Amino acid sequence: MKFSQRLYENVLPIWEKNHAHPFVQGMGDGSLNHEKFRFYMVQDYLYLIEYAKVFALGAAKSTDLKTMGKFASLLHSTLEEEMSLHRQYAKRFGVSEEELEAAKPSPTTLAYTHYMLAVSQNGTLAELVAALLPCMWSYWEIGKDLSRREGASEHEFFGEWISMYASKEFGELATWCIDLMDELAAGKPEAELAKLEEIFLNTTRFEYMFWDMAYNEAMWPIDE
Ligand SMILES: Cc1ncc(C[n+]2csc(CCO)c2C)c(N)n1
Repeated sequence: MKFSQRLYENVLPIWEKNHAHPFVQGMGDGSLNHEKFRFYMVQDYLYLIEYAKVFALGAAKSTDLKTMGKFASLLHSTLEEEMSLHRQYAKRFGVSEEELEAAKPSPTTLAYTHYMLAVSQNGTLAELVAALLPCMWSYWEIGKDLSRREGASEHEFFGEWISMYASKEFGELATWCIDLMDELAAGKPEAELAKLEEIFLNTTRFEYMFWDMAYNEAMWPIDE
């Protein structure tokens, strides 16, 4: 069995919860409250800035030029393409550039990004990939699932989001990352595989928490 299959089976119950989450369901049927989506976009914008740093660390930790080049191009496309979709969405949802630039991370955004960056800075390339893979893989699964719904990809607000993550290009990116995980895990002893599995499980849990945080618009429980 491929290592990625083992990872997949281990987190399937959480991924099923992602798909059933009212935030994700609301994007699929178009009923999602716009304030909640606005909150998500702003937090996701902050998330992507930190995520891009994981790609930069991936480039630094790569041992061959092809992998290094791929991480470098992902760093670029996250900053230019994915974040540009967020900037456009922000504008449509009435978030000014000033508001976007001044936004502060929620506790969940902070915990998730700091965990990913700590693993990426302190760990091996395999550990870094285990930390970033749930982000790509779970979004691809959600994108594909929602795009099968009648009219969801054409929806005036959520259609572009769904189309981007269900796209062939995005699928190729997720597949590249899954294959890289399998290559890096090949021949590793069980103790190391168990560690990779735990990292993958943790960022999978954070992905679920991110949907929940957005749905509840959860900032710090104290104002000061
Ligand atoms: C919380 C959260 N998790 C995953 C993604 C998806 N995502 C972020 S970076 C990246 C790689 C390609 O740029 C992908 C797929 C997101 N946007 N927000």
